[in-house]
Amino acid sequence: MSSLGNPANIFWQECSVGKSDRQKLLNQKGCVVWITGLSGSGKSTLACTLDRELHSRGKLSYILDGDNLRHGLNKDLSFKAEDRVENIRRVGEVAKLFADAGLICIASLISPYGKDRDSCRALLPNKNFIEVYMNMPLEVCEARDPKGLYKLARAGKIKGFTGIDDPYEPPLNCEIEIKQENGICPPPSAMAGQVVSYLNVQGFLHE
Ligand SMILES: Nc1ncnc2c1ncn2[C@@H]1O[C@H](COP(=O)(O)OS(=O)(=O)O)[C@@H](OP(=O)(O)O)[C@H]1O
Ligand SMILES: Nc1ncnc2c1ncn2[C@@H]1O[C@H](COP(=O)(O)OP(=O)(O)O)[C@@H](O)[C@H]1O
Repeated sequence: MSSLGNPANIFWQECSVGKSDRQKLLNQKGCVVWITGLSGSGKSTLACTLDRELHSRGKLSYILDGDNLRHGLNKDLSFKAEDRVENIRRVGEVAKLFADAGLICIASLISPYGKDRDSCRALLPNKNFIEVYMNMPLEVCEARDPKGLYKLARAGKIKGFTGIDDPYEPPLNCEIEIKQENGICPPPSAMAGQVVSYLNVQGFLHE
């Protein structure tokens, strides 16, 4: 017998305080800013700078960082393909809850497969999933290598490392692309500024 509950016996529980009430309270609109890219592409840097910028504007945001979640919620998951799929599925569901709470949820994960990112997008109302592609060349990420992981992957000491011997599928339909201009990466403040401008124009920074 399945250990899952019978869906016919599980009911949706409605409460009187809804998303729009929470958004009024916060004077913002809940959404998910999903940052995807190679290790070392600047995902966490953008997430933290954006979080700080939104905070300084009186907006409530919260970061879901792949590395950090793998210390808790996702500590049972490896980097093999099916575990990466499950990792993204769980974080997509959590991000949806944060957006429903009225927050600007900043998810920062490699999220290498387009199909999984699209599944997370499909969990949210239209336009409330903002995909940000850190389009940094592998050579740049590898030269940065702040954790020394590329070095280990090149030495064969880490198997299945994204960009080296594991795939990364670039987004085809992202809302925002962060890339080098004339071979120079924009500074963190400019990367965050690009996202803040988008959120502002799309009306997420007020109720
Ligand atoms: N094999 C392999 N491939 C890629 N990355 C690896 C691997 N092993 C460990 N790490 C470290 O794990 C961080 C990525 O975790 P994510 O949860 O974002 O990955 S994924 O979305 O499930 O692909 C990633 O963090 P970032 O550098 O911040 O991207 C790495 O530090
Ligand atoms: N815009 C940037 N310009 C220069 N260096 C950057 C920039 N963004 C990130 N870095 C540096 O690149 C390295 C990797 O950034 P990080 O945010 O940890 O990437 P990721 O989370 O994608 O692994 C860090 O040493 C960080 O200081």
